[in-house]
Amino acid sequence: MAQSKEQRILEFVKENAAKGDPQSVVDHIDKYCNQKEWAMNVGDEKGLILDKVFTETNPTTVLELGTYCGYSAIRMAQLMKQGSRLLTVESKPEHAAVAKQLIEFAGVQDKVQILEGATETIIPSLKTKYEVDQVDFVFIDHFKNFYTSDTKLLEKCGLLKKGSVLLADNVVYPGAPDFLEYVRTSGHYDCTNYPSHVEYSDKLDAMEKAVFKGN
Ligand SMILES: O=c1[nH]cnc2c(O)cc(-c3ccc(F)cc3)cc12
Ligand SMILES: [Mg+2]
Repeated sequence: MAQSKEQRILEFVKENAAKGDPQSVVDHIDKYCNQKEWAMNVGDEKGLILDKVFTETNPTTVLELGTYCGYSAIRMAQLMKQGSRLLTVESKPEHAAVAKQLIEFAGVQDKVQILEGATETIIPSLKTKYEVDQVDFVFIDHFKNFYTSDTKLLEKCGLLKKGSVLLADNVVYPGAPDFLEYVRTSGHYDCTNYPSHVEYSDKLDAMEKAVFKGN
């Protein structure tokens, strides 16, 4: 079986990054994707926006929709306080498998739990199966066509509380126009746009922060 791009990223990190050092893992994924092969990690430029918004929120319970290789999960885990936890949802088993190994290599496996499956199936099970009460921070970075329906599902399942922060990647490119329309006009969110660029590229992109105002 030919090696996948994600397996090549994993191999580069294992051979070059410092084991147990999350920032070294993040830096080496960026190095590989800047120099060798583009991949859809949030990247270093948007990663700094993620870090800033995450730190401002200082969350205890974090949900990520779209793990991919685990780059943003590792970025967030290194900023998380003791006793906090990150649940990250990935629909592709081959991506989850690579993410698991990168998360373990980075040494953040105690804070991060990878949930394999579809978001629309997993979100409704978070309270019962994963003992989640409510989420403080949600990083939305999966399929743009699911941003809005998954946001509405989070509301419906009672997983958001007043002040819960949604941060969505790629709202300009590939684009999530219906999500922007929903969070900006529903009356349930205070929104902030953070212009940036597509990872490892000069294409324009942006992230959108949407703070839930409560029911
Ligand atoms: O599909 C995506 N999921 C999550 N994040 C993405 C992301 O950050 C970038 C892109 C992407 C960007 C440029 C391009 F030419 C083709 C795909 C896709 C996803
Ligand atoms: Mg993205």
